[in-house]
Amino acid sequence: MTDPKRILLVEDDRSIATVIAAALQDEGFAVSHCSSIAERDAALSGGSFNVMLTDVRLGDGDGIESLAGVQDTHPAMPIIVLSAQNTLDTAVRATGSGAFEYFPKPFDLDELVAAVRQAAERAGPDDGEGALPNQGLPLIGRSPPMQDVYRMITRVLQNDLSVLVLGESGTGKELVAEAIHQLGHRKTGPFVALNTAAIPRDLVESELFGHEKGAFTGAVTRNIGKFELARGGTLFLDEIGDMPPDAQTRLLRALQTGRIRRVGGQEEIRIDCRIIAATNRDLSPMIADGRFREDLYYRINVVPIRLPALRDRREDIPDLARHFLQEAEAEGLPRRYLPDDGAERLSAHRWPGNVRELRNFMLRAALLAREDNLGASVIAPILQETTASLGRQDDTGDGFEAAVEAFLSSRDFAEGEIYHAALAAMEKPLISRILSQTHGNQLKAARLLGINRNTLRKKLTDLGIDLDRFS
Ligand SMILES: Nc1ncnc2c1ncn2[C@@H]1O[C@H](COP(=O)(O)OP(=O)(O)OP(=O)(O)O)[C@@H](O)[C@H]1O
Repeated sequence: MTDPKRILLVEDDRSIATVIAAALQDEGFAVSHCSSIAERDAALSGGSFNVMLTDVRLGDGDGIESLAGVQDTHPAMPIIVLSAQNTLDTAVRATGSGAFEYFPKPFDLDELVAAVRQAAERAGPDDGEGALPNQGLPLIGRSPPMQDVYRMITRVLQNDLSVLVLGESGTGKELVAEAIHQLGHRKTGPFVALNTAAIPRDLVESELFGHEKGAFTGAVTRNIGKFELARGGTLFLDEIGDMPPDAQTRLLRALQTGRIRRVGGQEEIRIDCRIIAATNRDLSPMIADGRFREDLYYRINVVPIRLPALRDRREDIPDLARHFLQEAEAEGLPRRYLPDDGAERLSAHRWPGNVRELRNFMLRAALLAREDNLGASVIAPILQETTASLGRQDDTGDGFEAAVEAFLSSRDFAEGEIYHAALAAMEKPLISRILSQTHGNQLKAARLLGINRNTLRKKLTDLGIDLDRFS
């Protein structure tokens, strides 16, 4: 097992501190507590921490105002701000000062713990200790599409070509970016991630490029941006498709000139990092209608790496599932085993949330199962319950099986009726769906469907489909 992640908790309310510390220790974190800015600074200079949690109002000063100094000396340590001043202003100040997350009090303890966990995962190497030894990044999967991914990864390790990682949510884009960093020639530098979708749109530029004190309302201190934090290492721009237009323009200029300026600043700063971007969106239609800059697309998409959806590499599911059971055990959950029939049951599932969904499911199954062997009969009900709670059908194939079951149990059928009734039940939503895609254009719809235009027209009448709905 790896050493526990270290958390510095700066909170002067004893009872709150006790509750938070207990919850974090339960999760396997090592927590150090202090209750003033002076104690905090002493702790930071004497030890290293993966994440800092801080209150705003402390006896000897303002927890936010003094954050800039902390960030200068501990750039890789995410900071989470807790505040009883539940105002927009505090939120703006907290995020404007570079905090990773902001929690107004009273906060949900589970959410806070989840944020700390996320921050600890994202944190760079421990402060003050230089780079951690490479822990080995397990990218699990031996399927042909993953072999292609590995091949692409090896091609970019010794250069700084811009990489664009594409794939549905949860397919492992961030993990691939981390792997490129940890295995590549910039591995001794930091790995810095920015998720464009996770921060307010008007803060994207200052997060990326930093800002000078007073650059905008709420910029109470100077903020060092991700480009500067990533110096010598890798900058991972997640959900690049969500980047607002102004930030796109500024990013393009930075990549073209190799230089940045902090928001509100004059000084030109040379960029020294590899860029890896990722998106789960299809950027082509966004380029076509002007939401994403084509010139930026070509800049970042020098080497595209496409991650397959999990359902397109089902042969990897057993290995992944067993890997996550080991991970669960390392996190203190009971030891569980996955026999072949359990693995088959998992492999039949569609996993729309991809590897992330499988991982969450395995942790959940490890926790909930009443026996150590997770055979099909153990997996099936947990799978059903989980998908039901997500409001989905447990669709094992392409969705039709579940629809067929639902249809058959919808009413009693007369003998000889089922086949035609089922096809008719499916025709209406299918044709409607395609018409909606073509905005009511029948010629296009008929072509897409592969049926004659007159046949389509007859079906519209027979099925009672109103064309006006689609135009
Ligand atoms: N090949 C893999 N082997 C082991 N774990 C994986 C693999 N792919 C993904 N994971 C795990 O699945 C989870 C989701 O992966 P990750 O965050 O990299 O996905 P993502 O594509 O970046 O998702 P999003 O688009 O939602 O940001 C993580 O816990 C990651 O460690």
